[in-house]
Amino acid sequence: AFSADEGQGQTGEAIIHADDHPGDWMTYGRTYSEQRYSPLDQINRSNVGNLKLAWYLDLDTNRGQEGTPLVVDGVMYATTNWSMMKAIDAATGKLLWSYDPRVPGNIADKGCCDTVNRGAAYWNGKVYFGTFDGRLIALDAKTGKLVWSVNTIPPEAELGKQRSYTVDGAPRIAKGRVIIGNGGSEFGARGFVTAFDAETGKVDWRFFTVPNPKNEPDHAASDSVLMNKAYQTWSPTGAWTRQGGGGTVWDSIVYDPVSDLVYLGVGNGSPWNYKYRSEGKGDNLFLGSIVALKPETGEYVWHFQETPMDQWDFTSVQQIMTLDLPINGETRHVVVHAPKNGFFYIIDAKTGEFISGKNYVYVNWASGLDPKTGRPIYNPDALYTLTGKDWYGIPGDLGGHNFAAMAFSPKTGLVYIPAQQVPFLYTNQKGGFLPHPDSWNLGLDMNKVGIPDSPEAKAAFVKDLKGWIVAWDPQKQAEAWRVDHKGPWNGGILATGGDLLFQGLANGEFHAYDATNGTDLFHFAADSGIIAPPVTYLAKGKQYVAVEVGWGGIYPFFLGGLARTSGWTVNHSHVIAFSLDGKAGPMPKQNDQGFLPVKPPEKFDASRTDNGYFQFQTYCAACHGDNAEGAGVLPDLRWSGSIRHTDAFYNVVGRGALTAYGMDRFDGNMNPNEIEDIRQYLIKRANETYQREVDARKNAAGIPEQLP
Ligand SMILES: O=C(O)c1cc(C(=O)O)c2c(n1)C(=O)C(=O)c1cc(C(=O)O)[nH]c1-2
Ligand SMILES: [Ca+2]
Repeated sequence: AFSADEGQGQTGEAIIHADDHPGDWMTYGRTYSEQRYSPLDQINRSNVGNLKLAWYLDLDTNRGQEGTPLVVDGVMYATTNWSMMKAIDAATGKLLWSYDPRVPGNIADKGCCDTVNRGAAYWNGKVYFGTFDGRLIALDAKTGKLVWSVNTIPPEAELGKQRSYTVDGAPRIAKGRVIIGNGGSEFGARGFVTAFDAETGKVDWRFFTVPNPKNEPDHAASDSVLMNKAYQTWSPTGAWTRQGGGGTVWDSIVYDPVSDLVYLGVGNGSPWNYKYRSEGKGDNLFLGSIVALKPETGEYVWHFQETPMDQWDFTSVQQIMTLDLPINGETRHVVVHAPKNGFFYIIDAKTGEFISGKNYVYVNWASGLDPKTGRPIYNPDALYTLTGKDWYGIPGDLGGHNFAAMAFSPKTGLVYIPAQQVPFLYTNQKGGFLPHPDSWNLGLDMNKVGIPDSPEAKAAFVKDLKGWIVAWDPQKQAEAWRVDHKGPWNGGILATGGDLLFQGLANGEFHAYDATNGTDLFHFAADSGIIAPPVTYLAKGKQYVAVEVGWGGIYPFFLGGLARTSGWTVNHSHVIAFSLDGKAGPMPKQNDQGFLPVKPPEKFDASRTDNGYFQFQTYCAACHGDNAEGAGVLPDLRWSGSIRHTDAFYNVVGRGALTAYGMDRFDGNMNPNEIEDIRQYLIKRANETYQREVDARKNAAGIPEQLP
């Protein structure tokens, strides 16, 4: 018999009764409902203006930090980039122990979006977290000693030929089962989640989110629903049968003890191009869906597909929240969801019945949802893989809301969504689908995924970049008010019993707002862009608010120079914590200028730069930035010493001289000539942009706030 069959277990009961010990933050969204609301109110609207830095802890990685720290009995468990875990005295910031699973550096380019980690799970004296190279690790919470470690990617499974799997989401635990998914749909992956026994690490069940390409059993919990229901929604010979189809569950997995179901947020199609993926046929279940399973067996219960025929990277992995909501005079237990596609959904938590949906951001791909079924009413032009024409989509691939967590306050009845607008130009790959190993394989024209380096094109795009908080009234399905930010890609939100919202911003400021009207009540300069969600807890009876600081994730990586419009910051990663009587501030001054322009070699071979651009956009841009313009996290290659000599450049790009730092070798993907083409392109870009980058820094701070 399975060891966890005794109901919820002691930790499960403690999470269910989280409000009996509000000083803890025991699971990712604090409660199983993932409302990210804490009843703590020592810090409130009248005193938050006096909030002060209580402590800070510098991290040993300077890349994007997306983690939600847990706090159990005064100990904070924070996961960081490169899948490292820190146990911290939550009152003082003193490091108690740390654990580095030594993720190999060459794994960084197997994932789309920075080697981030979103957090840990706690159960019965152990802490659990995933690693970017696909492991799930259990540590003793007291000592940090390894209890067990498993590879979550089954070598024998039918997973598509790219098999690009990375784990960066936080595990969740339901009834003694640790459930974890993975990412990889931009490369070629077949999504699945696995439930492991929390005590032993033994596999209990596995659920695949898209069919087996031959419609054969995987000997998994998903077999019957995939073979009987999902397979029929795919073309039998589309590119999905070779690439995996996608549907990775890279962020939200939620256990709801009220309905006793586990909800999976399922991701986008692989390849993105629906015409190539499924020959333009079928809805492609369970892409872009919420799928509900039984926690004990992984057995399918219901699904609701938010984006049939996905071709926009419209993942439905975004945070799943449950609420008790008055609807037409009766209180219903519902799932609320603000996925990338821009609609706010209310779904019955027990049955999956669609109740209502309304766009929470501007959308141009659909005119609305069918009021009965919730199916999008498509703008025919948005179906670019069927029309064969380019499509300027809003939301774009980064969504109206991405991984940054939303929050709900039962006191105001509002859901606070970190919303954004980042358009994307979708252009079909010419001549059919052509995948490359270890590269993004979208079925799109990689020469067109960026923004042309012309003042007009940039100005038009930047005008459309927006970031804000939407205070959403779920009963009215309408916006109540908003707080505008400088640009997209801000942190997650925490709501508290002190009628406060806390949020860190892309420009490096940490803010407190009035939860009733959005008035800005407090801000603190935290040194680097913040993309993580804050938490609050008690230590020795005193309330703290803490957040991980560290600019990164896909937005600055890929948008590169254009991401500066959210506010220029360089990555200096820390965990920071505030209290009303904190004495640790201000923080020591750091270099906030980043990689400075260096006069490039004057000559380059113009006959090679077009191919250099194509190779760069295919293999390099997702980390080093569109048009080779950096955003303050990874090296800005225009100013890199290694572009000055063919051999030096080949040493890094071809032979992996910097593998330990996360720069994989690419001699398996490109021949030396193609790598040299990239170098020629970089020298061209350095020459084109050197003077304007120097000019952009002619200000008191010496930082490039203006566009490159
Ligand atoms: O399809 C996938 O498998 C997948 C994985 C991930 C990931 O693992 O982080 C992201 C995405 N997609 C994605 O579409 C996306 O916008 C995204 C942003 C981020 C991030 O951490 O900044 N990850 C991911
Ligand atoms: Ca994706």
